[in-house]
Amino acid sequence: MNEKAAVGERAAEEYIKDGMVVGLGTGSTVYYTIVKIADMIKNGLTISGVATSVQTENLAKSLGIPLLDLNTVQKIDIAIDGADEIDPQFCAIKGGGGALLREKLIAKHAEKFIVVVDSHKIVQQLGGFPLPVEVVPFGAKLTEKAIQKFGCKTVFREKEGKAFVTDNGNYIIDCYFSRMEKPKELAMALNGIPGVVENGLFINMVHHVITVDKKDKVIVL
Ligand SMILES: O=C(CO)[C@H](O)[C@H](O)COP(=O)(O)O
Repeated sequence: MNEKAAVGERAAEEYIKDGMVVGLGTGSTVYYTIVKIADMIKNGLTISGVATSVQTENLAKSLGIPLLDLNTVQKIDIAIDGADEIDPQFCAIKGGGGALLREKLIAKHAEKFIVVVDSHKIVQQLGGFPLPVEVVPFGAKLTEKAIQKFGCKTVFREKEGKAFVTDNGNYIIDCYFSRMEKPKELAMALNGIPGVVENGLFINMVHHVITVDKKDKVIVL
């Protein structure tokens, strides 16, 4: 079973209605949601999107999904996105694709936020996946030192041998924790460090999770 396709498509079928403004996430799972939304538009529904990354913007444009400028939308009815890990309290780590800032901004302002994940992303405790933290380039090594005080090992993300630069012109520091005990407190503390723009912890934001159970059945939690 292609779990990513199954959960991604289900999200569109379950939640997307005519007239909606939809926050379009980033990644290989929500890709299937976006393709499904394009099908719905071809079949006569009026749907517009706001994109969480340049990658998604390009995908949506190529599929004929009308996109809105985030500064002009009155309301985002729903946002649908993938995640790298999600726990039973629906706390998630996102940013594996480096789009965490725009993803969090759009999720925060959406009336509903739905996460689509294959079964491997469901964990009892967050921290198996390194936590991405977006930082401004100015003083980034000092910002890294401040982040390390939270007990993690840090690596500046690279792409093709060069520093990875986000859509916002920033760097990503991936933070490896052996245990992440208090994600909510950690998220707030990280954002208190000057130079940190945003971190990949999504706390108290997710309304529903679509995943696959042990019997290969797509479920909505
Ligand atoms: O946060 C993200 C991008 O910044 C993605 O949603 C996350 O990395 C999951 O991606 P995929 O569905 O490809 O596994």
